[in-house]
Amino acid sequence: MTDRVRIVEVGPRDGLQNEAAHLSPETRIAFIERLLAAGLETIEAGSFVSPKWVPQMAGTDAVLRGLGARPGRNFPVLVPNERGFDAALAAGAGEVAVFAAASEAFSQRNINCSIAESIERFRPVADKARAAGIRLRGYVSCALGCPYEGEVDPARVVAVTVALRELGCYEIAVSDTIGVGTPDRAASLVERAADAIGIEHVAVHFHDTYGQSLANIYASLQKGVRVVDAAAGGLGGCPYAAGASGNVATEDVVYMLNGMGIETGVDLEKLLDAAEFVAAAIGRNPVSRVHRALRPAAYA
Ligand SMILES: CC(C)(COP(=O)([O-])OP(=O)([O-])OC[C@H]1O[C@@H](n2cnc3c(N)ncnc32)[C@H](O)[C@@H]1OP(=O)([O-])[O-])[C@@H](O)C(=O)NCCC(=O)NCCSC(=O)C[C@@](C)(O)CC(=O)[O-]
Repeated sequence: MTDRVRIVEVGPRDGLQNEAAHLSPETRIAFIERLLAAGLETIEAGSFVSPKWVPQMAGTDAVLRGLGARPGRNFPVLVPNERGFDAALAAGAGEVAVFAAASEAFSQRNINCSIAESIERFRPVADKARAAGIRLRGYVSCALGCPYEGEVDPARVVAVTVALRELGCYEIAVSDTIGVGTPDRAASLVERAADAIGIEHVAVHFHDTYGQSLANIYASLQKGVRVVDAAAGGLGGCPYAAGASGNVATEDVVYMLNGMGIETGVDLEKLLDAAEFVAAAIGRNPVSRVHRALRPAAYA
């Protein structure tokens, strides 16, 4: 194994989009500042989607404007269509992410169109991003299972991954939206995605619904993955996937990688501070074994 993993912190977007508490742009900025202080370089700052669909992400323009440009730091934002891209560009985004599903039913519930239609919607986004020099990332959700369709054919996941790569995504996060995956399946999927687009373009994105995330990440690392999505404090879930729990907690990932001698550039103590800050803002403790172990007083 090489000795460095890039963590993509998705707490301010994937995490907060599914919390009952709606945090103000100011609080979201304060959370992101703490994540920056912990050393995280890539922090997904929000999304430009319909506020009727996901009200938690309203004000992402204010978040981006409040953060401004920071050398060496990336604040990607999710965009579902051209309108979202235009708003992201106007707010100063330097990177956007498009998101397609590997399951038709999930695509309909999540973005109200078929998988093929979503790829067509992303085409002008990709064209505009290229013209504006904006980096484009991609997600394939339901990669290891769908809340509506159950099992998802890996060939379908690979096909969507390839379509996103062909659109110009520099990296595609193979995403277990409902956290049903187990290590052998995760590793096999990563291998198939890597065969299709190259391992350097594959990231992994696990939700911890069944407690499998760390094992899945470990298995993916063994297949050569070096980009891992995670959310401080194990925030979130997915509004269109009932029962989906939060992303794997960033502090749990950092602890595991530290123990493996793999560099992340993240200061664990400062990361715990960030997780505590956002957990207090939403009114609960972080969902993280490492937080519980290292800061037991919070649970006394
Ligand atoms: C895609 C749409 C907009 C289609 O929604 P629609 O209803 O089919 O489209 P529409 O064009 O008829 O627009 C509906 C309303 O949204 C407005 N609208 C249209 N576009 C935008 C925009 N960009 N920003 C702000 N507003 C927008 C539009 O103006 C209109 O407003 P109204 O006339 O009703 O007042 C809607 O379905 C939507 O916003 N969906 C977002 C859902 C979402 O964010 N889901 C969570 C993402 S998480 C995920 O996918 C998984 C991932 C990535 O995390 C990986 C994993 O964990 O597995």
